[in-house]
Amino acid sequence: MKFAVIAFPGSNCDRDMYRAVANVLGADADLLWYETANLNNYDAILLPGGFSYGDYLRTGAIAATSNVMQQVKKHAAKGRPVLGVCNGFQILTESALLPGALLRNKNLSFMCHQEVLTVKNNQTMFTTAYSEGETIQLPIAHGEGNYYCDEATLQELIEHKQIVFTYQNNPNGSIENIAGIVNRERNVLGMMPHPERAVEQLLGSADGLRLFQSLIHNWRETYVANA
Ligand SMILES: NC(=O)CC[C@H](N)C(=O)O
Repeated sequence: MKFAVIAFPGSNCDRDMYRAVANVLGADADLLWYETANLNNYDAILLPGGFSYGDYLRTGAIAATSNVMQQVKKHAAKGRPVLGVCNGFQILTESALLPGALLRNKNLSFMCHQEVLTVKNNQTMFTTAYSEGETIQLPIAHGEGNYYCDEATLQELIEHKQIVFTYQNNPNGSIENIAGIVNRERNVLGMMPHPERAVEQLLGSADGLRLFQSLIHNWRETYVANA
């Protein structure tokens, strides 16, 4: 299974993401520059955090217009995994690969600390290594992580079990304490907390590791075991 980590101008978690996948998991991965990236030979696309285009206009809005996001949309349409973390999540909502939007945190401040999350849905390719209802700890680092969607969209998210992670102590004002959601097809996950910064105990938590392990395990089950 091969991972692509896409860096935009202003990304700053691309190396953390690459390191988590390549060095800690030992998976095959490349760090790609958005302008020259060709995603044809990759199985999973990882959109890392940061401040793409300086967060101008709206967070993620300018990156969402890039050519590489057209490739990401084609990849997603094939049912292949796409993970967006923090600014990656913002790019996914701006690209309409996920519903809703990320607004300024309710206290209008940038926040950077550990949060306790609940795993609400472990029946996705990203979360099978967790138990449903399990609490895990991951760091957040954002100024615009306040997830918002309209009431009809929220009912759809609930009905289709698209809410994957929630905050125990909602730090940013997100509706329904939402920290991460998947699309209806469950192959595109966006989340504000950073699993790539929680892949070994030295970093304060290793709870993020199982997200990447889930992905590799489920990929093998689908594409290798049955080949
Ligand atoms: N770490 C990040 O990805 C930061 C996300 C985003 N630019 C914000 O502050 O909301």
